Amino acid sequence: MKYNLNQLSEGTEKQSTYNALKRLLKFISDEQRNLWLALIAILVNSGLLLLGPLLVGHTIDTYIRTKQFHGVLVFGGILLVMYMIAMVTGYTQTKLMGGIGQRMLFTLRNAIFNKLQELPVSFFNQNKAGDLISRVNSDTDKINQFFSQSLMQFVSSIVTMIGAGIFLLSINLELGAAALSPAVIIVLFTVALTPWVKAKNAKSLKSTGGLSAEIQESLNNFKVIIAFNRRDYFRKRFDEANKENYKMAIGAGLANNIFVPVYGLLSSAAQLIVLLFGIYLISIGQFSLGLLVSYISYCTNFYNPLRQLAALWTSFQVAMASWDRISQILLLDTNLQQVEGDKAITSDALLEFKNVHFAYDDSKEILHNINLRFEKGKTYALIGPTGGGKTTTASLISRLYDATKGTVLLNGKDIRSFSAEERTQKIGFILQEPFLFTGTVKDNILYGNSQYKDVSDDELKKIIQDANLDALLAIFDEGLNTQITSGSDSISLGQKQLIAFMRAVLRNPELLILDEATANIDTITEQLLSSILNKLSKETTLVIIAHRLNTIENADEIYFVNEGEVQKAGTLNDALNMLLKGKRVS
Ligand SMILES: Nc1ncnc2c1ncn2[C@@H]1O[C@H](COP(=O)(O)OP(=O)(O)OP(=O)(O)O)[C@@H](O)[C@H]1O
Repeated sequence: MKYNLNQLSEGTEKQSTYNALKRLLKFISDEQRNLWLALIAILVNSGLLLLGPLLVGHTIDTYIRTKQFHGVLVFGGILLVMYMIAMVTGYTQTKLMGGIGQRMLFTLRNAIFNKLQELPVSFFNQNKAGDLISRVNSDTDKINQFFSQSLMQFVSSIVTMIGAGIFLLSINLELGAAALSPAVIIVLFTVALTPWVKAKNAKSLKSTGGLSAEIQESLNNFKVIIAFNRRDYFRKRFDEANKENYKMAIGAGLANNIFVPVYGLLSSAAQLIVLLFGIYLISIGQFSLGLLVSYISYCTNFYNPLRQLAALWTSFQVAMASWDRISQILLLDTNLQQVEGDKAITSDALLEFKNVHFAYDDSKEILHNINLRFEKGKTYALIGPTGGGKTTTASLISRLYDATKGTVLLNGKDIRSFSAEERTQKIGFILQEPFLFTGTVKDNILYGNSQYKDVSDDELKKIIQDANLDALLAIFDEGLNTQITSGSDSISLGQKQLIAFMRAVLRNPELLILDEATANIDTITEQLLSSILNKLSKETTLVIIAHRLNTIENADEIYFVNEGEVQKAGTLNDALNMLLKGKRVS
């Protein structure tokens, strides 16, 4: 299945802004009360600000021209009160919309993170962590910036513009139509350029994701970079990614700024039209001076928000381009869903592969028509040359991936019909490169283990003793409380494998896979692990992947995995011969 987000974005049709916005607004569907309050605040605010020029015009024509200063004072007082109320409503709308934006950001980040948790391993194989981090952090923030800072201004600008437009047309239709004509050009210009601006922003965000992926890759591999003195190579790669990002950001910046001067020019043209046409109307006695002053104010009230909208429209385009990138993740199917298994296919083995084929991507099939049976309580070994397909086989046993053809059966039922919880309870997997989280040894060995999640340290020590794991725990200076830092070198690779081993054994799985799980462990500790494994429940099935044949001496059955095919190897000696020949024996 294709999960590469950058390729997916090129292949799929872009969703319309309306549909995208509708889906985005679902994240604030429970904010209706606050949205209504904010809207009321915006309406009151804009209404009050729009009444101002009318009152000023009225004061000029009625009181100033007739020198009735009492009226000037009264209307001055009314205007002051109106502007103070407008200030309060302005603050209220900012506060409400800021809160809505922050809560939306919170929900959105949760939704993406939860989605990431549901996606299959293939998704993470096909996408770079840096790009994903950029989507979760920076793209969500772009949406938040629009919602918390710009949306309120956006709505209030539109409301003010509509109000000012109504005043302009109702005071004098002809003059109003003339004043609004540049706005029609602005709308046409905006509609025509919007797709281009959005595309420029999408490219810029994509290159930011690429830059983030580059940084993440070099940080993750800094030891190799230093050991091979490849700093120049990575500097060059970073330089290229940075240059690309710079180029894209300049492109997006130019596109984003194109609206502002055009809007500015056309709003000045509108002012000029009003002034010339207004003076002409006054000269033929169809208009008053006070009304012209009001008119110019309304014209400003119409075109100033329009100028602001130019900047806000840009912010909106950036937010929508970011939303597209986030939507791509949210719209992905989690292909490891629980399905109804085919009841006709059953098995009496603990785990069985029936005609299983597997490919990581469309280019090459890795496993071809595999048939395997693992019985309860037996030990199996998978051996074979590097790249032969052992880890891939183990990954299918633990359903890190689904077979592309054929069926994997667990307890006689399609493995896909088990819930993730049931499956992980039954199957333990010690990976070649165990991953530990920041925390203590205790946190790490209890990771994902619901059975022991509330046990005290003393109870846990007893459980560890019963599982014969106490000798392993003694290797850590501070026992259960030894601190571990994720991804760091605070403990050795062998020690990491020991923690992963304890983590898996404590779950007491029905089937335990050890993928080169003792490769970095000294011989004495290895013997200790082997004696712990021997003491595991007689019901536990072991699948051991190993390059060192001494680790599989006690296996009941040995499988030779090579070039995506699996074959019984017979005795340890036969297995050795197969390995030496590096190919299958028939
Ligand atoms: N994530 C992946 N995406 C694409 N191809 C992969 C992936 N992982 C492994 N492969 C390919 O699948 C084949 C089998 O790899 P696998 O890791 O299963 O071999 P292995 O027998 O476990 O090797 P080793 O002994 O080195 O661990 C190899 O050709 C490898 O290139």
